This record gives sequence, structure tokens and C-alpha cells, in this order.
Amino acid sequence: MMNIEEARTLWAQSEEIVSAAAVQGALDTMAGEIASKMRDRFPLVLSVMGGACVFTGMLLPRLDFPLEFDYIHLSRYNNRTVGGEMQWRVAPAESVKNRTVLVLDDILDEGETMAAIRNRILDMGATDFYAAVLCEKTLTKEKPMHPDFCGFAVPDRYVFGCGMDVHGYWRNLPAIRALK
Ligand SMILES: O=P(O)(O)OC[C@H]1O[C@H](OP(=O)(O)OP(=O)(O)O)[C@H](O)[C@@H]1O
Ligand SMILES: Nc1nc2[nH]cnc2c(=O)[nH]1
Repeated sequence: MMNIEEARTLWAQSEEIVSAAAVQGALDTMAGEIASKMRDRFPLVLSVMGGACVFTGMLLPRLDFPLEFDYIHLSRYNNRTVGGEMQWRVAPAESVKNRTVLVLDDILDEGETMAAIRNRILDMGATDFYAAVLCEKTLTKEKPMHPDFCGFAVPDRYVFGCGMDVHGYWRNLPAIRALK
């Protein structure tokens, strides 16, 4: 069940781990790194709905070079805190063929989601694949991949804010918080 008290309780049971100002600073840095790599490559930028919405909205206006934008949609958490079956809801368009593709997501945790995206996009004939995430979770276990561009390393706790939800709530927070 979703209700306003539950949302407030979850907020109260969490703490800020990255401030809103730090998020803005990391976006400036990441935009500079992305620009120096792809300024002349006319990349196709794909945002992973819905978690990447906030990250995408903050990053795109900082990219000061020609690009194309589209979105894809898959999820494997479905508002739960443990990952499950991968579900493609909107697959990449044929236009990824022969393009440099940059995929934007809010978080790379176990890396399964981004690895599935990379495999599909390279199978469809993209020339190059890059992943940019607002944060990567530090895990001791091996991951299938790491991001090319990353704002923050976050600890192995459930994090939310900046597009990331906790039980469906608080994607709208400008900072990153973690459950206690
Ligand atoms: O690295 P992984 O362990 O695979 O997890 C990362 C993925 O999990 C979240 O998506 P989620 O499935 O929660 O969908 P959402 O974006 O709609 O919240 C997040 O947006 C990433 O896409
Ligand atoms: N909101 C949120 N989504 C995730 N997807 C994978 N890990 C996380 C996490 O820590 N928080």
C-alpha cells in the first residue's frame, strides 16, 4: 500500500549520504568528461526510464555539443529492494545501428541491468557503447561491467532520491539518501 505516512516514515528512517549541492557539482564534472570523449561523435543518448529521469534532466543541458536523444525502459526491481527478472518494456530503436551510444541510468548496482542493455545495443549494431550513471554501488562481489562515467560511489545500502525510489516514493528528492 502506498500512502503519505509511509513515505514520511521511510524518509525519517534514512539519512542523507550525498547533498544536493554535491550532486550538482558531480554533474558538472561528469558533463565535462563526457564532452571531452564525445564532442565530435554525435552520440545517440538513451535514458533508462524511469529512474534515470532526474539524472537525465540535469545532465542533458550540461552537454554542449550535438547529440540525439531517445529512451529505453526496462526494470528488474519493480519498487522492491531486491533485484528479480529483467523486464524490457521499451526496447532500443533500430537507430542505434552504426552509432556511438551513451546510456544514462541513475544507479549501477549489481550491473545486471546495464550489462543487458549493453549486450542488446551492441547486438543491434552500435559502433560503441558507453554507460554514464549518477552513482555506482560499491560491492565486494564481481560485476559484469562498470560505468564509463560515474558521479559517486555509494555504499552497499539501499539508496534513493535523484530519480531513485524507495518502495515507489521519493524519486523527487534533490539529494541521495540511504535507509538506516
Ligand atoms: O545494477 P542492477 O543491480 O541491475 O540495478 C540497477 C537498476 O535498478 C534500477 O532500476 P529498477 O529496476 O529499480 O527500475 P526503475 O528505474 O523503474 O526504478 C536502476 O534504475 C537501474 O536501472
Ligand atoms: N532506488 C534504488 N534502486 C536500486 N536499483 C538497484 N539498487 C538500487 C538502490 O540502492 N536504490
